[in-house]
Amino acid sequence: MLRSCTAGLRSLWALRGRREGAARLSADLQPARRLFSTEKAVHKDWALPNPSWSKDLKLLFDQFMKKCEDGSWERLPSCKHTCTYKSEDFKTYFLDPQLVEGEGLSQAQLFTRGFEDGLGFEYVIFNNNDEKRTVCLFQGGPYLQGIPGFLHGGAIATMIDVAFGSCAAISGGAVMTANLNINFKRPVPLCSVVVIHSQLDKLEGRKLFVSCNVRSVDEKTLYSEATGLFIKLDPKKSST
Ligand SMILES: CCCCCCCCCCCC(=O)SCCNC(=O)CCNC(=O)[C@H](O)C(C)(C)COP(=O)(O)OP(=O)(O)OC[C@H]1O[C@@H](n2cnc3c(N)ncnc32)[C@H](O)[C@@H]1OP(=O)(O)O
Repeated sequence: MLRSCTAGLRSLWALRGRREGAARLSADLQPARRLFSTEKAVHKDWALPNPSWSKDLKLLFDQFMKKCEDGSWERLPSCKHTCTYKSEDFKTYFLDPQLVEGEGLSQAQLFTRGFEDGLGFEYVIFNNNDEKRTVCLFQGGPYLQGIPGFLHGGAIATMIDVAFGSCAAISGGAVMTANLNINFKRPVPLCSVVVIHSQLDKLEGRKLFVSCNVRSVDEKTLYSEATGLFIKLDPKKSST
């Protein structure tokens, strides 16, 4: 597996130059635009296949895109740089956009999208609004190694947080993670694909309780289980 990772790396570096090519603007941003849309110019959508995606990831992606056809599922687009969220709640809570764009923070980008294609987090999230659940297809690249040959636990936690965040945001709008509990049951092989099934279990005032499991593509291996608490931001409060 490590050998195939190295070979993959070589081809990934070869692909680097192509990366900033024409933006893969999706024709199917769908209703998720409500939460994730941008007011600024054009943001590339990273939740789409690129040449680093394995056969497993592409296959699963295609299966879920099929499920999107009847509208029961939607693919959530994902941008790398600051999205201008439509929710007014974000504006009261987060830093002044002028500060964010100022010196030092001008390079800010979403943690999970800060790697070259295939080296870090490759993922796409699908949402089923009626069932209040999401499915995240995740391929963890070679820069996410912990124990040799396996994904770092922090990388798994990060991906779970993102999957949870999306699941909670669909119902809660502007949310933040208050609590994450993860049971790591089996190590995840580096460069493999896992499926994170998240669901909203309970909504209690501003509190959104979510849970997930992380499984292999064939569903035979349960890698992790987690629960999370997300809090819908109070527009009357600020973060400082
Ligand atoms: C579209 C985007 C897509 C996004 C797609 C990408 C997703 C990226 C996901 C990354 C997400 C992050 O990294 S977020 C970054 C990591 N998280 C943080 O930095 C959060 C830091 N914490 C905070 O800022 C704050 O504590 C908040 C916002 C979480 C909550 O503060 P608050 O708004 O003042 O709320 P507060 O009154 O304290 O609490 C409200 C209720 O929740 C309960 N509560 C609060 N915290 C906890 C807790 N840890 N455990 C149990 N219960 C808690 C309180 O008891 C209360 O219950 P009751 O009295 O009402 O019963």
